[in-house]
Amino acid sequence: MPLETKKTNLEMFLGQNQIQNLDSRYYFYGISVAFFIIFPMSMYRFYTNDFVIGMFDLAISLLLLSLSISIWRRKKVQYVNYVVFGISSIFMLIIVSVKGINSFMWIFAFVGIGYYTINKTVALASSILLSLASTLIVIDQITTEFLVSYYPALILLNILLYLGASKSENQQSLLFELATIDSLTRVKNRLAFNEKLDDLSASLSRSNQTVSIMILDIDHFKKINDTFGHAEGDEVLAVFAKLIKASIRSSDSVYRYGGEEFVVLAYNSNLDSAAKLAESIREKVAAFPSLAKYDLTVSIGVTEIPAKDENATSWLDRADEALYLSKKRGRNKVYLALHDETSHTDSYQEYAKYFNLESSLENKDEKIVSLNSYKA
Ligand SMILES: Nc1nc2c(ncn2[C@@H]2O[C@H](COP(=O)(O)OP(=O)(O)OP(=O)(O)O)[C@@H](O)[C@H]2O)c(=O)[nH]1
Repeated sequence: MPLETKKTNLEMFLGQNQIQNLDSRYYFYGISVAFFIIFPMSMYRFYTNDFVIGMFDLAISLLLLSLSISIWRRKKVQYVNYVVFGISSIFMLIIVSVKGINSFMWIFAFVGIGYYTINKTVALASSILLSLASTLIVIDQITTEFLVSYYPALILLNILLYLGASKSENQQSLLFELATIDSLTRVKNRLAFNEKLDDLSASLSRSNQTVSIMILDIDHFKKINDTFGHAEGDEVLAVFAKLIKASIRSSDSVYRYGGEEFVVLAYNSNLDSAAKLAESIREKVAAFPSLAKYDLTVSIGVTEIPAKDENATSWLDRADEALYLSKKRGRNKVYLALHDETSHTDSYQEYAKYFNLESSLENKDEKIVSLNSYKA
């Protein structure tokens, strides 16, 4: 069956990359609003001959403008939040040193911005440092009355914001887990796989890493449902997923792509080692004691990525073609889709020799080879 990489609306909304896009939209709006507040303020300062603060306001507003343009163009917020927070804090200290103790109330706003934009622990540390530095700057103006009202309020604000940030972090990771883990098999789901493919498309073009991808499809699964019932079919899927997870390295990943179809991404693995892994999984499934009752077997299509000028959809198409052949030629087989840049493989004939497959190559020009068609 052809693999579908198009995302659903839910996937579009909840994926990690999409969350980043969503974040970037919030930052774009937030920073743009800050620009439209601070820029008129700088004009007002010039109008009232407050040139020092006016220049700072102008510099900050221009910086905010360039940041919002950069976010709008790149759709990424990496480090922008830290840059904005760092600059705001310096700005805050300058205001305190020029305007004195009357500008202290701004610290509460900056503390709030910190918890909203950066890591909560860094925000807490920054809040303490900002308060101490501001206190030292205006130490000669500070009264005991000011201290006993200011510090308790600041401590209370930090506690509340820290607890709020922890709660929101937990909710976010729970939401992300719910969106990316398959509830039946507890392996990652198709959304997580699509996200990973997006990341791989971006990173593999810049690195020499070789990743292999295998698609595993349980054979005649409909029969298991029909014979033993859907609930037992569910259990078989869960055991199958566990078995695959136990068979791969901890750095590799398994995803439930749909119904009885799974995908494994084997990192730093060329086609040769992925082929061995796929074959060992195929053998284990066929011989696994708790699956013996179901006569369970699996067909697997394997390919190595990347190949030049290829997008992620063609990686899947290639592995899917190999899976299709393994189904067509009798199931319970591993088929490998080679491509012209397959590593450690000078020729398909040599590849076949490596796996003792001379007899399996029916057509020497064929780019999909069977790893175990001798068992047909
Ligand atoms: N129990 C259970 N069955 C599922 C689940 N998802 C999909 N299926 C079943 O998996 C079966 C897949 O059937 P087919 O696509 O015809 O494939 P198959 O019977 O495995 O045959 P081949 O793939 O051609 O070997 C269908 O009967 C689906 O109802 C699930 O979550 N639980």
